[in-house]
Amino acid sequence: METLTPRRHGLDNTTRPRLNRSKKVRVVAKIRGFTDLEAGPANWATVRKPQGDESDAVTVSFGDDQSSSRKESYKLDYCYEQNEGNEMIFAREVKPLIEGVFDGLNATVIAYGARGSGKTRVIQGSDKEPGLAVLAVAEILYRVEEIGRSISISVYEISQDHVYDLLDPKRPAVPVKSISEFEKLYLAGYISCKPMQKIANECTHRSHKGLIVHLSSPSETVPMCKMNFVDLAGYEDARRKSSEGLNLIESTKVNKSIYALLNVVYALNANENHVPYRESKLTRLLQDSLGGKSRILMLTCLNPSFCQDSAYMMSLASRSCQGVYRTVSETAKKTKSSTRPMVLSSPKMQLTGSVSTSRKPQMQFSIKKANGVATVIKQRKLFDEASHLTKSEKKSEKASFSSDIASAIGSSVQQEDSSPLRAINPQETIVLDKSSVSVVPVDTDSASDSSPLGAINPQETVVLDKEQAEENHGEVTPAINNSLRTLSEESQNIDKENFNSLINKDESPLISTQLQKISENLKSLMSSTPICIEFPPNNDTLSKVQALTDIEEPKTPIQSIGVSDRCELGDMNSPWEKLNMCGSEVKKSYVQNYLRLLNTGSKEQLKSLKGIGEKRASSILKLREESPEPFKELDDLKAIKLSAKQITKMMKMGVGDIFN
Ligand SMILES: Nc1ncnc2c1ncn2[C@@H]1O[C@H](COP(=O)(O)OP(=O)(O)OP(=O)(O)O)[C@@H](O)[C@H]1O
Repeated sequence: METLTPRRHGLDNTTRPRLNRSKKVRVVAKIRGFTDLEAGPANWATVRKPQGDESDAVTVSFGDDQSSSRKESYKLDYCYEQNEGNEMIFAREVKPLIEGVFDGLNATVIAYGARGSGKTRVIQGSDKEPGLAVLAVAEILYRVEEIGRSISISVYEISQDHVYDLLDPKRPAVPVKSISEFEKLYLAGYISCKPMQKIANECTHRSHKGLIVHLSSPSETVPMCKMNFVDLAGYEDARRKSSEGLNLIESTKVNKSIYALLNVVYALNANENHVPYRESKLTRLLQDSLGGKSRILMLTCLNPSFCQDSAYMMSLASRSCQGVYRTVSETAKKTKSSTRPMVLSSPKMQLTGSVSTSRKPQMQFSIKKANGVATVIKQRKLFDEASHLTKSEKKSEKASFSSDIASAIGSSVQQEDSSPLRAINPQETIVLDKSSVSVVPVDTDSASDSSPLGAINPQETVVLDKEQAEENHGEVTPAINNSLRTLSEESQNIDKENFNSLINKDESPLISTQLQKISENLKSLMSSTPICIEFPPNNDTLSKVQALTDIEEPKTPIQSIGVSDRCELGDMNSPWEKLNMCGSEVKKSYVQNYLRLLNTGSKEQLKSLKGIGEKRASSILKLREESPEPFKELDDLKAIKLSAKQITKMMKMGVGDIFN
C-alpha cells in the first residue's frame, strides 16, 4: 500500500461532512464489490435512496418483485453500493467521527456481517484501496501534527472470549508517528498468527479484530480520547454445517458476541436505561467507547452474491435502528413456508441443539462450561440465536417485544402494539454430552429487562443426546447432579446448594420414565439431534432461579405461554396435574423434534416417517434449499400438501407410539 497523504485521499480539512451527524449511532450497509470469480450485477437487493433530503433513510429490499410473492425491505441510515468505495464511506461517515474525537468524544466503527462480506476490506483495506482505519489514522496524524498532540495504538484480537494484545502486551499502547509506521504495526498485527492459532497449529479460526487509536489529551483537564475500529468475525449460521467441537463452540461464541453487540447498540439507540455491556468481552472492552457521548458507526457488510447470512445480518442491522426506522414488510397474499424469503430464518440454539417449546424469556441465565471455562451470563436478549416462535406463541406475545422479536428474526410479522408489558422467563437447559457438560439457557428472545412487569416461568430442560439417553435409562437425576456439582465447584458465582436443589426429587422418577420412553420412540426419528424433556416449574425452582439470577420478583405475575397458560405457578401440586403437565411437554417436545427432523433429516430419514414418501421427501428438500428452516410449526406441513386432518393423525400416531 502506498503511503497516504491526507490531501491525496481528499482528507484535507476542506472536506467537511455534508450531513448532520448528531445521531449517536449510525447504521449503514456496504455491498462489497465483486471478486474475480463473481459476476454482477446483484439482483437480490434493491437500494432505494431518498431524492433530495439526505437525512432520510435508505431502503434496501430483498426479493424479486416478479418472481417472489413476498418482499422484505429494511431501512437504514444509508447503503453504500459496489461503486461507492472506502474513501466515500470515510468522507461521509468516518471523518465526522474524527471531528468528534478531537472535540473529546470517543468513536467506534464496527464492521460486521456474514463471512466473506468484505469487512476486512472495508476496515483494513487492500493494496489497491486503503481501509477506513488506515484513512482515519492518516487524517488523525495530519491533524495532531498541526496541534502538537500525539497518538498511540493498540491492536487486539478476541478469540473464543479471550483478548490478545497483538502488539506489545507489556505496553497498553504503542506510539505512532507516521502512517508507514502505523501500517507496519497494524498490518503486521492483523496478519500475525495469534496465540490460539499457534497452539492449534492452524490459522483458520474466526476472531474479532480491533484497533484503538488513542489521542493524547491536550491538557490534564481534558481526558484522552479514543477511536476504535472493529472488524468482527463473520456471522455464520452454524446449522448449515455439521459443526462440532471447537468449530461449533467458536461459531456460537462469534454469533453470540454479534448479538450482544447489537443488543448494546439497540439499547443505546433506544436510549434505554440499561445497556447490556456485560453480555460479551467485546462490549465490555468497548464500553467506554460505546456509552456516554461516544459516537458509533455500524457498518453492515453485504455480499453481492446472494447470501442468506448477509440478508439476515441486514435484518438485524435494521433492527438496531429500531426507534428510528421500522422494518418495512410487504407481504403478498401467499404466506406459506414455501414462499418465505430467506431472511425469515432465525438461527436456533446451536451449542446444545436443544429445542425449547416454551415461551421465550427476556432475561437469560446461562452457565456454561466448555473447554474448561465456566461462565455465568445474565442477558437481556433482543438479538438471539434462538429467536424462533411458534404461531400460538406469536399470538400471545402481543406486547411490543413481539415485534422486536419478529424484526430480529427477519419475520414480516409486524406488531404495532406497544404495550409496555414484558415478561421474564429464565430457562435453563442442562446438557450432558460426552465432550462437555453445560447448563445453558434455552436460548430465546427477550425484551427489556428494565420493565417492572413480567412473568417468571422457570423451566428446566434436560437434554441428552440419543446415545446418552439410552445409556442413562432413568439415571438422569444423579447425572444432572454430578454435572451441577462440577459446575458449582468451577464457578464462584453459583451457589452449590441452590443449584443442586433445582432438581426436584419428587419429579425424577416420572422424568426418568418419560425420558426412557421418549428416547426409545425418538430413536427412529433422531440421528444426531438431542432429546429434550422439560421439567414443570414449581415455586421452589422459581425462588432458586430468582436467587441465582438476581431477577426481581415481578410485581404483577403474567401468565406466559406453554406451561403457565394452563395453571398458576405453584398450582401443580397434585400428581395428576404433574402428569398432565409432563404429557403436554412431551407432546410439544415430540412436535419440535419432528419439525427439527423435517428441517435437517436426510432424504432416507424423511422417508422413514409415516406419511412421507419419495415425493414429499423431495419437496421437503426443495423447500429447505429455499429457506434453511421451512418447518417452524405444524401448520407449515401444509406446504407439502398435508391437510390439517392428516397432520393431526400423524402426530397422534407418533405420540401414541411412545406407549407401544
Ligand atoms: N470491494 C471489493 N471488491 C472486490 N473484492 C472484494 C471487495 N471487498 C472484499 N472483496 C473480496 O471478498 C473476499 C472477502 O473479503 P474480506 O476478507 O474483506 O471479507 P470478510 O468479511 O472480512 O471475511 P471474513 O468473514 O472471513 O473475515 C476477499 O476475497 C476480498 O478480496
